[in-house]
Amino acid sequence: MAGQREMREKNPWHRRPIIIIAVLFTVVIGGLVTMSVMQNKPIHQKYKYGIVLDAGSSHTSVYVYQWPAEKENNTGMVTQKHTCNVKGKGISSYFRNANQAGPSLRECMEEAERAIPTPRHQETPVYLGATAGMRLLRKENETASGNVLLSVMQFLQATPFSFQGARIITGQEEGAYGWITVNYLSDNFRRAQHTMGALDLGGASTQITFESGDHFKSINDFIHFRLYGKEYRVYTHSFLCYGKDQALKLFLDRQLQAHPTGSGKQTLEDPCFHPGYNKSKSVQDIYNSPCVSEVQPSKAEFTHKGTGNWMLCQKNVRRIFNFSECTSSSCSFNGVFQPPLKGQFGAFSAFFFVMDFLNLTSEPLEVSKKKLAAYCSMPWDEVTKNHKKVKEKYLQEYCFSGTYILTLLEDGYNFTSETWKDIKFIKKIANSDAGWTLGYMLNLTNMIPAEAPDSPPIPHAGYVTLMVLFVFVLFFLIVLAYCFFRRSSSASQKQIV
Ligand SMILES: Nc1nc2c(ncn2[C@@H]2O[C@H](COP(=O)(O)OP(=O)(O)OP(=O)(O)O)[C@@H](O)[C@H]2O)c(=O)[nH]1
Ligand SMILES: [Ca+2]
Repeated sequence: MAGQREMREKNPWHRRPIIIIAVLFTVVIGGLVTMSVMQNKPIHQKYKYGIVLDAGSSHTSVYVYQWPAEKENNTGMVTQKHTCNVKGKGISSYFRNANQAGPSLRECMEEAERAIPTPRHQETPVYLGATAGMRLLRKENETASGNVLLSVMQFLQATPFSFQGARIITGQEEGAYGWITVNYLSDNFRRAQHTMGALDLGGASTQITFESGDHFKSINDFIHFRLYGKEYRVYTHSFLCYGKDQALKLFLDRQLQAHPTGSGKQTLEDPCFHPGYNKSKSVQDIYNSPCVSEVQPSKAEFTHKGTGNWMLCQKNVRRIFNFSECTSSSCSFNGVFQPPLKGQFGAFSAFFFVMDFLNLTSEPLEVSKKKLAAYCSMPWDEVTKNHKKVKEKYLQEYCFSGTYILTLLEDGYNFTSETWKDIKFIKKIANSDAGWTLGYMLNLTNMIPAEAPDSPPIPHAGYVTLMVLFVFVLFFLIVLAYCFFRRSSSASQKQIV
């Protein structure tokens, strides 16, 4: 009996404190392991990729996106990995030789192949969306637009990627996906109280899209979304022919019609072009679009002469809009219903290119008008001297384009001097271009869930705090156990002595 008790006293596992420490130790280790497993479910840092081709009216751009494979449904995870601008004009310009539309994409698609690791090629989806240039071509010549689409389809099918389709998207889709893009990139769906509106100015059409709380009766221009567990009621309208290039055609047409030619060559004195600007232009280049009137001047050419008078320029630009007709409670222009503007807006594509060139991205409306008036009156040779590196195609039009943008935003969409500050002229958000392509891909790959995805069991900060706490407790237990072992072993040594 005495021997047994002696054994128990010598063996520390028979002591209560040691048993408690051992149990606590096991619990803490178990806790640490469980939490780490739950928090960091198997993450193979494998990336997935997606390609979207934006076949715009003026040119085509290829966007390569990437995201961590395990975090598909987390907002803000998709980033723009690579972009490539296809050389030449938009795919609709191939209407006469449709079979060359597809091959025109070759260089950019080869760049995409290099940007994406080869083992991922096969699973990478490719989408092509065509916008207003193809909408106009379809209006004018459906066979030609069909042939162009067929050519790009055949070409993309032959790439190593997983081709998912090429189609002409609607103006509503273009507006809605642009809105999704800017709000996804700004992380507004999950973090912000309000979303941001989207203003897109292309070459052939322009879109305005914003969340409107008001409940209007069955109006076509409203779309419903349920994203991350929240309902959104979004107003969107696309104006075909009101992109920057088509608007210039409308503008030149109005002016040519207003001053019909006599017997000689027609000279158009244009207040939206710089004084000293003087070019002979083809009438056909204006009247080759279904946007302009069918009656065209009899002459093949006209002399385009700038006068640089901003007040007159704005007066003439206003003429391409119809502000008087409105059968709804409120309108933008051409009788199109628009609810009152609400919130902040991101204005991208040509809104940005033009306002950035003119240094007007952060000026109040009245200052912008003054600066633009001064810019328009600058002689053409001075403009070209000051901007030797800027393409002449763009340079000659900035006075018109700036005036068109101010008129569209103020008189068209009803922005005022007060609400002007709500417009943010942007090109990129979080290193990705603002535009409809990202929203289009997120939608087609189901990457924006209707309901909020499960978040980790503990928020990250809580997880880190708990881990630190566990480590402290563990350390304390080890020290405690060490002290206890030492005490009990010295006690038993004393007994032996
Ligand atoms: N100043 C300037 N203009 C540009 C630049 N890139 C494109 N543009 C012009 O800006 C306008 C709009 O360009 P995009 O947004 O690419 O238009 P798009 O997508 O081809 O046309 P849509 O089909 O109507 O959307 C067009 O008139 C282009 O020629 C640029 O870098 N600088
Ligand atoms: Ca566009």
